[in-house]
Amino acid sequence: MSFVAYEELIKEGDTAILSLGHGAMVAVRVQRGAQTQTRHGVLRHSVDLIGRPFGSKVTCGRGGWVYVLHPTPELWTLNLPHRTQILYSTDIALITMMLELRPGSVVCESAERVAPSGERPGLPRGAVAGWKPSPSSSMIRSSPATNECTGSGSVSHAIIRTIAPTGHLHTVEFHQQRAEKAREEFQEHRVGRWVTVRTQDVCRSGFGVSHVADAVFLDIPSPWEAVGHAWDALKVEGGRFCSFSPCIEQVQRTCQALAARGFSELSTLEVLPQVYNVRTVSLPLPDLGSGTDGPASPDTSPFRSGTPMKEAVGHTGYLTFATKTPS
Ligand SMILES: C[S@@+](CC[C@H](N)C(=O)[O-])C[C@H]1O[C@@H](n2cnc3c(N)ncnc32)[C@H](O)[C@@H]1O
Repeated sequence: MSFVAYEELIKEGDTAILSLGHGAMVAVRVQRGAQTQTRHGVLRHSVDLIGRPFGSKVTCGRGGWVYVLHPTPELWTLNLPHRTQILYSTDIALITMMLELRPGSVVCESAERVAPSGERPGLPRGAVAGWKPSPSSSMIRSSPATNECTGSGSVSHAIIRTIAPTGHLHTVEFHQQRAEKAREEFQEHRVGRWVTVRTQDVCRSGFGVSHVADAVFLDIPSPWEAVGHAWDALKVEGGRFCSFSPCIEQVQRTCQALAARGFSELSTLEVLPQVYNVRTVSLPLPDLGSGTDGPASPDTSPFRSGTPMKEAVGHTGYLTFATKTPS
């Protein structure tokens, strides 16, 4: 199993996503001899997971069943054990597109984030209306041997999947412990060869590379302080820049720094998706006054309709994009 390539059979050491029913999922690390307690009963990794194809429907101890899914960056984003300040797929999709990422791209990112164990989850950023954080993490208890996957790297996994097999991600995280956990997690997910994690302050020391990047992505509190380093990391022939900030004051300072450094095509976007429920509804037919004396038409007619969900997603953050053009 790798986050960038599909493999058919589940092996020891793989990360698997257990789908427990509507909206309930959990990530587990597959280990011989380990067990995972689910609301449907116990799942024995040696018997129920190892050697079976991803996608299998597996019966648990109490007779209920789960689907065992191959991990993807999107599923990982939804199943991080400690959900904290991470980006979700809606914003990540726009970032990937607007940065023009593709296989072979070289990307600099700050920062990969791995939540320290015990950290309380924060407000999800970029979570789509209609999607609720999986309640499964509180319902599932893995035996110590299963070693629940910790950390996040929500954006990093999506970037790596997009730029593989010939691209590279340089990610900077100034917190020593988090950077170490990020390295471990990338190895566990078998994407380590596409990413270099550096432990340094991006605002002081930059990304540790010069003139190699096609794109730079920042998700830090003071992105304006890293704009000069982003310019230096981007290729001489140019590239794309993106910064995520929750507050408009951060955006203003970043835009000023971008313009001062010579970036062009500045634009700031916010994604506010509207989710629709598709259901059958009955509405009274309008009386168009046909003027005939024939039988009256029925006053309702059921049809399929999309109705917006009552709760729409709120503000997550602003995505500021810019271009470095060759001088
Ligand atoms: C909001 S999180 C990034 C989340 C990540 N984009 C994701 O979706 O998983 C911000 C991270 O940036 C790190 N950080 C903040 N300022 C930094 C700096 N100047 N240099 C390096 N890392 C920094 C913090 O330690 C934190 O882990």
